[in-house]
Amino acid sequence: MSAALKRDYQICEEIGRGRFGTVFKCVSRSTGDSFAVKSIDKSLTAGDSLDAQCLLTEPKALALVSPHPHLVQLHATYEDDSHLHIVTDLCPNSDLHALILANGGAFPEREARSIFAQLMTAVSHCHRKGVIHRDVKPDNVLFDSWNSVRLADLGSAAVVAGAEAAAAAGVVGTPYYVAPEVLSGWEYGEKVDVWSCGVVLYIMLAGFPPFYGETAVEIFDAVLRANLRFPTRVFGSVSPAAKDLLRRMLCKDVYRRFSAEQVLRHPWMTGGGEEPESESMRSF
Ligand SMILES: Nc1ncnc2c1ncn2[C@@H]1O[C@H](COP(=O)(O)OP(=O)(O)OP(=O)(O)O)[C@@H](O)[C@H]1O
Repeated sequence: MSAALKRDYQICEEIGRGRFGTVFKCVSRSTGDSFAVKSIDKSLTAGDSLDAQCLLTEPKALALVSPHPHLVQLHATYEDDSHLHIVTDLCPNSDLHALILANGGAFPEREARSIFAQLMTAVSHCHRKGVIHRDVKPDNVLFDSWNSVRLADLGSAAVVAGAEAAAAAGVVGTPYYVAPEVLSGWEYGEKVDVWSCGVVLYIMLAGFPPFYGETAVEIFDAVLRANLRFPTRVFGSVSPAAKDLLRRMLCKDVYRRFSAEQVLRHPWMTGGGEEPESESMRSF
């Protein structure tokens, strides 16, 4: 662990682990405030692989998009011989994936909208700053307080504007959420995040993913077919406005697919879409 990091922060318990990073709670020695520190093993960044490039992009992408109320904010970075340490906001109240599991099914539209609107403002902000997140999924939507979320994990991001810009290409992301054009092998743009957000919204409203398979290959086949269905059993009680928005986000034709800004202006987002009355299902 970096001596400078330990000088500035007291490192506490492990709170999460990903493919490349271990995340610890830490406390600032000067202010007493709590943060999260993600320690990335630099040996995994050796070589030219796409994963290696992404790991080094995370602090740059975070710096470009910070601050924003619905994005995990970068506070400091430290480096030692073996690790890169990224200090960010602490989001101690679990994530959207855990909430979906705890609910065991669909969210009422009003609750889905409240979370989804925060996610979309974060994604729209990233796009304005020239950053494509490329791994939007419920696991990366963290709760920092009751019903307030922050999008985390820019470890797969691409910076597509400014001095450090590079074209976005390569298969990056998580099978259920990945956009069809990511699988095509060509360069792609920021609307890959809109597709992933559409999958997140579908799962919140239905309780299951729109493009399903038993294996990654089967999921990719379903994503490439992009055959969007709204089974009546579940979607019979979902408003036409919500289904219209999903069609515009989960649209295989990138030119017709909405931008993040257009999603934020859709009637379902601005509260004009009809919806059935329902009780809040937040259960933890
Ligand atoms: N700011 C934070 N506050 C609280 N918990 C966090 C924070 N950042 C990450 N975590 C926890 O740590 C876990 C791993 O973090 P993260 O996803 O950033 O690591 P990763 O190595 O990039 O993972 P991945 O395998 O998704 O690429 C998360 O699933 C989450 O539970």
